[in-house]
Amino acid sequence: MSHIYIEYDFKVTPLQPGTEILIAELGYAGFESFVETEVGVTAYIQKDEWNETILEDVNILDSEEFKIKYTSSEIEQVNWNEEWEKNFDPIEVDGKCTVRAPFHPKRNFEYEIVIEPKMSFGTGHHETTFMMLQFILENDFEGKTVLDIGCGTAVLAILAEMRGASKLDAIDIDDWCVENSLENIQRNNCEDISVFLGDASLLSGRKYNVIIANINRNILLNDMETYRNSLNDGGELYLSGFYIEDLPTITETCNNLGFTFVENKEKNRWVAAKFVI
Ligand SMILES: C[S@@+](CC[C@H](N)C(=O)[O-])C[C@H]1O[C@@H](n2cnc3c(N)ncnc32)[C@H](O)[C@@H]1O
Repeated sequence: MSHIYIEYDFKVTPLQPGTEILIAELGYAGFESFVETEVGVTAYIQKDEWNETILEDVNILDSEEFKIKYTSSEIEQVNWNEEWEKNFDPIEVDGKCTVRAPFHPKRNFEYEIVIEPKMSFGTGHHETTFMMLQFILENDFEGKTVLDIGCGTAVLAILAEMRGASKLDAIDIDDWCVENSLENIQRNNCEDISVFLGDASLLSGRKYNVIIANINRNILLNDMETYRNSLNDGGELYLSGFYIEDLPTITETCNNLGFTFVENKEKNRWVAAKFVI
C-alpha cells in the first residue's frame, strides 16, 4: 500500500475558534491527521482518499467570519515523531493512564503506555482515542477476550491487556498500522495480542467478550452485523469515530441487531458509545 499523503497548510484568522471548526469539518471530509501550528493547522489526507472536490463541503472556507488561506503539496510520508516532538505533550487520562512517546521522560502512572506514533492514528490526542481509553479504564476487562478492530497504533488493545484482558486480536486494514502495532505491543511488553492485516471479513468463527472499534460511521454501520456475530452473549461493544449527529443512526442499527445502548461520551462533537448484547 502506498503512503503518499496530501498535506494542506492552513492559515486561520481569527485563530480560535476558526482552527477548531476547521479541524472538525476537515475530519468530516476525510482528513485523518492534524498538527496545530502557530497560525492554524496542517492537515493530512492519504492520496488514495483525496479528490479535487475534497474541500467543497468545508463550509468555514466560505464563511465571512474567518479568513483562511492555504497551500497544499504531495509528500511521501510524514516524519510523525518529529511533528509529535515539536507539537505534543504526553497525554493523561483521568489521572490513571498516560500515553507518551519514547523520547518523553518516564512518568509514574498506574498505566503507562509508550507509543511511537509514526503515521498511525492513535496517540490519545484525538478525542475518539481518548474517550475509548476512558471506557477501558472504567470497565472490567479482567480475563475477557477482546477484539480491537481498526487498531491504529494498538493503543486500545495495549491498555485492555494492561487492564487484565487475555487473548486479544488487533486488526487494521493498513499495513503501516499493523507494523506499528507490532512494534508498540513489544515496546509495552504485551504478550497476548495478535495483530492481523485486514478488515471485518477476517472475522468468521472466533467470538469475543468485548469488541472495540474506533473507525468511522460508514464502516461501523457496514460491519455492525459482523461485530454482533463475533460477540458472545453478554458481550460488550465500544464504538467511536463518529459525530454526535450520527449517534441515533448508530444506535438504531445496534438496536436492530439486538444490542442495548448503555452510555455515551462526547468531546468536541466526537462520540464514543457503549452497547451490550
Ligand atoms: C480512527 S483510527 C483509530 C485507531 C485506534 N484504534 C485509536 O483509537 O486511536 C481508525 C483506524 O481504522 C483503520 N481502518 C479503516 N478502515 C478499516 C476497516 N474497514 N477495517 C479495519 N480497520 C480499518 C484505519 O487504518 C485506522 O488505523
